[in-house]
Amino acid sequence: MAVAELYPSYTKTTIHSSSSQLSTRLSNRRRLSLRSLSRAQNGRVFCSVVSNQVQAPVAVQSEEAKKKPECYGVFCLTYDLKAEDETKSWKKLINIAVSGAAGMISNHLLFKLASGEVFGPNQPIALKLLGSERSFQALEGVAMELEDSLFPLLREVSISIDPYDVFQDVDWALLIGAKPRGPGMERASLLDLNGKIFADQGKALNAVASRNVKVLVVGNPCNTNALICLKNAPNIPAKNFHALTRLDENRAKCQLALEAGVFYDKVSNVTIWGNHSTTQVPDFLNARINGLPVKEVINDIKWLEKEFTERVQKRGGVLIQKWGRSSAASTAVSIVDAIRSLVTPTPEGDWFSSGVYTKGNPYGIAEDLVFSMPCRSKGDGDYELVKDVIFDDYLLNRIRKSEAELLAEKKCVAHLTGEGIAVCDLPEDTMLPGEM
Ligand SMILES: NC(=O)C1=CN([C@@H]2O[C@H](COP(=O)(O)OP(=O)(O)OC[C@H]3O[C@@H](n4cnc5c(N)ncnc54)[C@H](OP(=O)(O)O)[C@@H]3O)[C@@H](O)[C@H]2O)C=CC1
Ligand SMILES: O=C([O-])CC(=O)C(=O)O
Repeated sequence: MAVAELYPSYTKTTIHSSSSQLSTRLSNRRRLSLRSLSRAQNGRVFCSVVSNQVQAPVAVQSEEAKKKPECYGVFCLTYDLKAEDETKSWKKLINIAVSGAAGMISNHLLFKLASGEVFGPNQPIALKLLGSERSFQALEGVAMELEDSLFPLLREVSISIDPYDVFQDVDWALLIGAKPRGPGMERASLLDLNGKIFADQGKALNAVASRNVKVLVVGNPCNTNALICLKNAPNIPAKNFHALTRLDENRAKCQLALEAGVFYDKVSNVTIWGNHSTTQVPDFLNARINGLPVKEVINDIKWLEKEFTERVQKRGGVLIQKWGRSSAASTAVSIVDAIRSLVTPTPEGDWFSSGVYTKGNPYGIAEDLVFSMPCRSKGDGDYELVKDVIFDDYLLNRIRKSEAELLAEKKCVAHLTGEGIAVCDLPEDTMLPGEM
């Protein structure tokens, strides 16, 4: 329920509080009254006395109201900026949807988004948080923490359990909400449970999101979930969908740096090929350390093919064993990296990995999959695939294995992609407790 519904005489004319829109549109009297509200929480306005002595009822939130995204607390208020001049260089507000917003990864990510670390210090943002019945209260808690953080660039926060409301006009959709695996599980065993979430969310994005929305799927198994999502959103370019493999790239860089005895900023051109699973291929053939091919710096080929490769492939599973739950902080950091790679130009000669749609790829990888490949961006949100990469038999064989796994996963979800009856026969490796 909106503030205006509780106070019909106080029309809330704007909650878009970015730059010039901040000019106060409420009369002084109205503003004073709104400021006196002790708290407006997702439509539940806890209010006893306002300045003009109106006794407000405490609204009871209906189930229907819960579904509607509502501005949250302080983000419902209109207020003057102290130094409005400083905001003249601000860009147009962008809308960012985050699903699983009450989960572990989001708990790290949301504060990075709000701080300006992701989209830059001139980019005001609106956060649209998607949860479910079971997480609704937790979402309110998250929104309260965002309020208390006083981020200047965070102009709006709304929470809802309805993707059609949350995705309305969004420029970015960060799809994190999905069950994580526990110890001893493979990510592919989440296909059944999580796949449907991404079919539903694809439909919602298709219906209401910005036509140029960029979608980053994090929930596992993220490649096939991204495929499901894009298949259910035919009006959004398939190129706009990404599956997060940046965490794997970061893990690979760290291991190469460790072995070479250099700091990890000296490692570049690392591609993760394929699936975000134990079949993923961390590419040491094209990677560089201090600008030199990795093999010239680390000449232990056995280590590269076996220890390095497996360490990266199984890093997520080992972490679950140690911590009891899947990586959250480093995943949030890698989401930041993944987005920043699309909104800032890629450094000359380098590239980054992302799980993207394979149609028209120059590497001969089967079309119609979401496969991690090397990308470059001009910083406009779009990307192109890198052409000047080399292959040897080892790399090609490994890529084929990951491709086979993704083709099998795709068959398992045919009922969710509109491609008929699902037949699920995953390659043996995928079903083994490969990360134990
Ligand atoms: N691609 C990558 O590199 C990585 C991907 N991941 C994946 O990201 C996803 C989220 O991880 P994380 O934030 O740690 O998980 P959490 O369990 O902390 O949060 C996940 C959120 O997903 C929602 N959800 C939807 N369906 C279910 C379900 N059936 N069971 C439980 N939760 C569900 C819940 O929110 P609500 O109730 O609001 O729907 C929950 O808050 C997982 O799938 C995980 O495997 C994790 C690390 C790396
Ligand atoms: O391993 C998991 O299930 C979580 C994840 O995707 C990762 O840490 O890479």
